[in-house]
Amino acid sequence: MIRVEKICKSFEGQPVLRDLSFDVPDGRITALLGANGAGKTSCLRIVCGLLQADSGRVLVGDANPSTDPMAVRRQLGVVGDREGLYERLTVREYLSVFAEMQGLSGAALQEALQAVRDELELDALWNRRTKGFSQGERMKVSLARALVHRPQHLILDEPTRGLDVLAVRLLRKTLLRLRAAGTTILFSSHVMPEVAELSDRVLVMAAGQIVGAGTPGELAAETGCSSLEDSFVALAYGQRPVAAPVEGEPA
Ligand SMILES: Nc1ncnc2c1ncn2[C@@H]1O[C@H](COP(=O)(O)OP(=O)(O)OP(=O)(O)O)[C@@H](O)[C@H]1O
Repeated sequence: MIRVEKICKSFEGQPVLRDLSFDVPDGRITALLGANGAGKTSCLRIVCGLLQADSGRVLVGDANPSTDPMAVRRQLGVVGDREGLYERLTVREYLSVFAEMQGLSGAALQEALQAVRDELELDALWNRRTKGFSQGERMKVSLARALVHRPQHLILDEPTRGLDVLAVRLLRKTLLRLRAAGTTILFSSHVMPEVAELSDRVLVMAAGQIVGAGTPGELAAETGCSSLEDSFVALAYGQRPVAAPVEGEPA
């Protein structure tokens, strides 16, 4: 489980996260939605230990990223929005480096590499240097890196951005398989149909706070909307649905 408790964060005196609190349960896929600039990436970077909160507390399992970042890293995989692949390394070399950093060696390391190679269909890329990789290829390698040590928790920041249909399908299949294995998954996205299809639970952020939380169906019931997109707009922008005018009746 991931727990975010009363996180505050400001940049240059401007509050971005304001007493932000939520839980992400195990074995579920949770989506974090919000308008551009709502604070999703800042929140995810704090959970990963890449950014310090001004106040509040985060727990990833039983580890706190600000006091025990190494313990968090062992049980967390991250697919971020600013992916830096080491362009001189082949995919195999790159993933080996990360697996070794996670303490894997010998037969266990080879097994871990083979598992992500198969799972993410990396055969054709395996011995290529990552320089010049397409967006979809980079995502696959990033996801393989995030999963190579089989973390309990997985965080993805807009993972489908720029991906083609097959890459999205592969990602979806992988996330569903991880969920079935009990992994705790938190991802941010702007793609409503994808969120509606994949997520067990949706968190809607606006101005650095959670303004809605529940299943897509619960959010629809709460807002009186018929789609997740409309529920999101109602919650994030305060725009409630209006009844469509009936033909022949004055608007
Ligand atoms: N390092 C930084 N320095 C200054 N301001 C920052 C920094 N990081 C984020 N911000 C600001 O914090 C706010 C929230 O940014 P953040 O990237 O967390 O939003 P987001 O919800 O992920 O947005 P998007 O959907 O556009 O990716 C924005 O106004 C952004 O400009």
